[in-house]
Amino acid sequence: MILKKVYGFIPQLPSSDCSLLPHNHYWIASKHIVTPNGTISGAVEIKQGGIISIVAEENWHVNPWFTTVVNYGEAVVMPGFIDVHAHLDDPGRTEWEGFPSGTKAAAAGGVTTLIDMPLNSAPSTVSEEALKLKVQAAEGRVYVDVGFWGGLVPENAENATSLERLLDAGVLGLKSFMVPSGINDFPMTTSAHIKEALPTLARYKRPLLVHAEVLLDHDGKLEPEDGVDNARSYSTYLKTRPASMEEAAINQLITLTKETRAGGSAEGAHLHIVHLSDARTSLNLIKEAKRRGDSITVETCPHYLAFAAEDIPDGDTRFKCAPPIRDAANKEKLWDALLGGDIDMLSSDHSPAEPEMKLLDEGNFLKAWGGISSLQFVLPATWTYGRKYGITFEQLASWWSEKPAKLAGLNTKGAIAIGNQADIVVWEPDLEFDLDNDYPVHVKHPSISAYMGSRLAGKVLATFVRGNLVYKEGNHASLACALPILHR
Ligand SMILES: NC(=O)N[C@H]1NC(=O)NC1=O
Ligand SMILES: [Zn+2]
Ligand SMILES: [Zn+2]
Repeated sequence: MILKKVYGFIPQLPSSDCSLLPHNHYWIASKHIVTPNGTISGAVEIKQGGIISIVAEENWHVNPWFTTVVNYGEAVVMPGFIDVHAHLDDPGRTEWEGFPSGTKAAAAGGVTTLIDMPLNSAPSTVSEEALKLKVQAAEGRVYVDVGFWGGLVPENAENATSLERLLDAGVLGLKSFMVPSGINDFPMTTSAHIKEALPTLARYKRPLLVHAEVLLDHDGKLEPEDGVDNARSYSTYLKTRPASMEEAAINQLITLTKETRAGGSAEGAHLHIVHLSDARTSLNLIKEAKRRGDSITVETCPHYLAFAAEDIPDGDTRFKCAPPIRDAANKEKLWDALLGGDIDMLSSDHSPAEPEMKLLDEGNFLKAWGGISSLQFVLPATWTYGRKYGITFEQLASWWSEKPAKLAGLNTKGAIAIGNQADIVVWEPDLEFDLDNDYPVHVKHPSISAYMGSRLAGKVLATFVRGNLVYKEGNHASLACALPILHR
């Protein structure tokens, strides 16, 4: 448990509503501090929101009378998680999620930075004007830092000036869909649109994230004929989105990524495949492209690593997402790929909706909203399901902090390192808890989270954003003082 000692002989600052720890110069001590150079026993010195020194225990000699120390004992001190794939739906669909609720859930889950997806809010973030609305909505309302992906849609793909304006306005990169997105003002792009946009992204050196599924039958139907199959069965839904849809999309994409190599027309651009579910042919295609030297990375999400299609109860639409959760053997292959480095990073794809849209009573997998609500549970979920594979704290930091920071171009985040912002999560790996109705939930719609009802290990004790203690054992700072992040 947490051994908290705060020596306070220096005059304390007046209590700040931004932080549950009213100091701007202090040390965090622990037996397990995860740094890029390995896990050490020692202390991290934080001043004015930044990390100014990291000292191993044997070299740490501070005068306790003049120093503020928060000692977390055996608990793990890690870089805060960076979730590069979350739908916060603000402005415009705040009844689904929102900046205050989503960033509180993030803080409770050890996430210190979110990159917000350009769709599910209204308007979608596809123009400079829409980005301005996003930033306005985020100001003074976020408990963790929030950056923004812009949307690549046919309209701006065909109009380099409007794409440049969106990039100039500060999105960290772009995101597009190769299938209908489910959101009317976010139409899908073809590989021809993507090809057209890549040279612009190359000039800006920013990534394109792609939802990689394509329609296979040319009449554009994703769903089987009504009544042909039982819509309450997950296997029916699975048949509507076979792995071949991911494979076909990725096949198209890796033709384009050839141009990201040195001397290519898109040298400097980077392609990132979001939420890979198919660990078979699709994954092999990505591996092959990486081997050739293409600039390409891939993420998967905890729900693909935690659940298997055959275990999803009939009618339990909390598990509906796209691409779908596949069979248990596929899940094992995803773990192999993650552990072997072929999958680069993890993200939540947190995509809640109003509970009615999940049609939990009817349990119709074909009609329910596709999206998993998970933001607050990504740390314990990754740890709980990963422990049996022997995952390490360093791997967690790589998948959830270092690689995501690199993708989003966040140079001063993603590692406990001198000069970085003090974005830190403190958590207890052996502490287990039941996600039942007594659990103090911070998600907006707990009834639709696929994790409710499970027992998880790995409890978040404290979350620091830029040195502010924004979450501590169920409590949040009273003011939302984290920041919108724009590309500079
Ligand atoms: N619009 C939206 O959030 N879609 C997401 N949901 C999901 O399950 N996959 C997605 O791409
Ligand atoms: Zn998607
Ligand atoms: Zn998504």
